[in-house]
Amino acid sequence: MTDTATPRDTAHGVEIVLDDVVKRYPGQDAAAVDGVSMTIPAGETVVFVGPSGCGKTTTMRMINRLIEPSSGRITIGGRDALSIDPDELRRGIGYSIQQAGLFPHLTVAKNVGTVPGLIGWDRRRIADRTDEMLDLVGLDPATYRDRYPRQLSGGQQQRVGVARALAADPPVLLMDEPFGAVDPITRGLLQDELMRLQSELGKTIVFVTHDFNEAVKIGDRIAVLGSQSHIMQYDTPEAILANPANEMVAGFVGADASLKQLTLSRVRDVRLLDCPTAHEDGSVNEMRRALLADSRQWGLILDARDRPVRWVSPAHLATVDSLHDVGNPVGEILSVQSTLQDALEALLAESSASTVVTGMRGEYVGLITIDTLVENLRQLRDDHAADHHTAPAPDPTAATGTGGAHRAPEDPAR
Ligand SMILES: Nc1ncnc2c1ncn2[C@@H]1O[C@H](COP(=O)(O)OP(=O)(O)OP(=O)(O)O)[C@@H](O)[C@H]1O
Repeated sequence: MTDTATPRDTAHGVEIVLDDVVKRYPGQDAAAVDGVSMTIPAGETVVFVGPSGCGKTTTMRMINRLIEPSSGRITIGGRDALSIDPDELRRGIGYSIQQAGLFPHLTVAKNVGTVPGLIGWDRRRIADRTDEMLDLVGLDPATYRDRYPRQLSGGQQQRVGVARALAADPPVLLMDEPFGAVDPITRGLLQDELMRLQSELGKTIVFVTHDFNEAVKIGDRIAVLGSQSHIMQYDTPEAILANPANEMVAGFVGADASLKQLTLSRVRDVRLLDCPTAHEDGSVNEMRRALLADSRQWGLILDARDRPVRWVSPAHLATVDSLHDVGNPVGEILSVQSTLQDALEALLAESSASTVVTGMRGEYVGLITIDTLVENLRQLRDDHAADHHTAPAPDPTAATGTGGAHRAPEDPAR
């Protein structure tokens, strides 16, 4: 790595191999981990899920030797982890845990700069890297670098935890329930952030969670672990949802497997609807005409930066001569990055048939409707039915993510 390491000039992930790894805690009859063997491909996010006490954390911590294996072999990027000095090993592996595990008496900057400091970077380089990492996880360095952890929200602490884990640009990141202690909305945002980061950084990430939805959302592969870390199934989320290997995995997947498939698709993958739009200083008459010509008769007022601010109908425009301050405020907004599961929750929360979607800068890009979600689920089901019946190659014109027939949304501003 160079002095000018940036997120785009980064150490890529390396393969991790566990070969018949066993952990026996002193005084315990049964092994906590009983001979786990698996290959974690370079640059992928692999999620361990399984019931409490099944050995997820023990398995993960043996990779950076916070827990020493009793027997077996672990290689990281082809190097035998057991032959590397444990301190050196740990400095090369990012580690992020629930409630962030920040040092309470150190500032955010000092927390993020811990490992670079330990490996001897000079002050200037550490300061630059700290700011770069804070920026990367969505925290303004000038605002946050001198704060203490207690002066941050839970979600902000988790972001600092991720920034700290990434600071020395390790090829491997271990994350033990990193978002377990934050509210569901913040958790969803942090998951989105992690996925965005990972698409830029391409690290090898091992992630432990209790939450199967989280595993489906962020995992390239999921290892469903049973007692003593026995691997029940190790496959892509799509394959596990479509075809659980046994009763236990089916129990984890749950009866709502097809709804969980909504977590696999993103709003950007489906066809969005459009509606009439006008800027606040636009013409009332033109907007009225556009609404009357549109089957839904609802449109959006955008601000100067194209961000949606209010819904309007012809009734709103009957007696006004300006588009400023007219209409109903836009409620839930989805981003193109949101999953279809997020979309379903937003649609249900709004009790409306369509929700506004914005792009990376918050600009209006379209509407998503309940029908889009129903169509997506139908398509996934058809695809999996085809997979199971050794059917001929699927019709390329029937690709998922094309939306489908849409009925006009009902009152979207309700
Ligand atoms: N230091 C220890 N000494 C003795 N037994 C331990 C120790 N740490 C964990 N165990 C036991 O090993 C087993 C696996 O624990 P581990 O924490 O790895 O499970 P887990 O799947 O991560 O659990 P959870 O989801 O509840 O965090 C459990 O039965 C636990 O009681």
